[in-house]
Amino acid sequence: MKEAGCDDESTNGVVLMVEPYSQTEQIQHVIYRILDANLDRAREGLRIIEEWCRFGLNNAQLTLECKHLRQEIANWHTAQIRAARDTMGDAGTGLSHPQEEQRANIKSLLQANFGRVQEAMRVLEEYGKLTHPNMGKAFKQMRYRVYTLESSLFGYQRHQLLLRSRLYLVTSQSENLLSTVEAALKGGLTLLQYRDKTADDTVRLEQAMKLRQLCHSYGALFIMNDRVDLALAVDADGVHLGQQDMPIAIARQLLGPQRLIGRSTTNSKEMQGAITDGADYIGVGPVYETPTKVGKAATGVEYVSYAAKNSPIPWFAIGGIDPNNINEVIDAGAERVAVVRSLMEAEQPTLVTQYLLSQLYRVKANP
Ligand SMILES: Cc1ncc(COP(=O)(O)OP(=O)(O)O)c(N)n1
Ligand SMILES: Cc1ncsc1CCOP(=O)(O)O
Ligand SMILES: [Mg+2]
Repeated sequence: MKEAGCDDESTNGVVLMVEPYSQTEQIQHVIYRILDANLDRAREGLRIIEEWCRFGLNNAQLTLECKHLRQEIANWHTAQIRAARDTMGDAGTGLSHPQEEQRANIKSLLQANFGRVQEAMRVLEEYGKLTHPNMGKAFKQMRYRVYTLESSLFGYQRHQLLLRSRLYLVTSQSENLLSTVEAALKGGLTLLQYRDKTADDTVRLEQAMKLRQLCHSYGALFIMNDRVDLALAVDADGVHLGQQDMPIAIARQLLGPQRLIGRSTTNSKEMQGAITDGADYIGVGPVYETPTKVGKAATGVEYVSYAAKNSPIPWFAIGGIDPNNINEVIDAGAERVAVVRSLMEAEQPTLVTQYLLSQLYRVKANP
């Protein structure tokens, strides 16, 4: 605030009462303080996200987008706005929410910072409109770029984790569903599909929600069998669709580009269809006959060899695979396998997971 006082130089010693700031000037000052705080907040949040894109994901494109956004924000941070800063007089300094004190994992850290950036940009959009004719529009556009960045980053992370996953556990009904899955996660599992063909939707929703939380707490992917609606409802990482399930094109429209879609295949034609339709991965099998999928003819290891030579996308051999025959499947060219009974019915799922992974890690994954 300007203080009432005298100005000897300009008034030749005549004492003048100087008017305090007008109400308009006071409001302008407050707006500048709001802009200053939120310009800082948006840049800081983006910097935190940028570090993960650069050092965690090694992704030049995402890193560059963060940098461009930061630079654009900096251009709006004029000397006039900075001059309004009054840290000592800011009643909000030092206030923090208990949730800010702890982050469970990288995902929650990133989510919190995306939220922070988006919130700050919304504030800049609204208060900016009062200051500069283009500021509101500029921050609205930037906010949408941040939404796109968020979805690309999480989508990229999902695909990377899919590529790293060698073992895929598909669940069956079990009284010990959660403890069995957790035991497998402890053994190094990074990909889970919740498959229950008969339970009510209320049960499926409840179980899926719990499994998704469990998987994410171990940094693993969670996929829903058959049902796109349930996948969306529980914020799953994707869905697995068979030849009789929803077409991939429709599922893609509903799920967007960043969630994973898997497709079952039993022959070269189905494989080609899945690739053309944009599946992220395919199931290859049943390699052997299995009571888990009664009446479905086995493809034999020949189809595994075919997939090894012809699939440009990640694929999982499935059907009757266990610790005794996994090396036969690996010898036919499999680098990734999916199992139901081998883990769901194991006495020690952690040990079996570790054993299956140890065999799969003997071969190089491609792609
Ligand atoms: C990884 C994987 N591969 C194949 C299947 C089988 O899917 P589908 O043919 O739709 O049969 P159901 O599992 O729905 O009975 C799968 N689930 N996962
Ligand atoms: C769901 C599915 N799709 C092809 S085979 C199969 C079941 C595999 O189960 P298991 O590993 O117990 O043989
Ligand atoms: Mg199905």
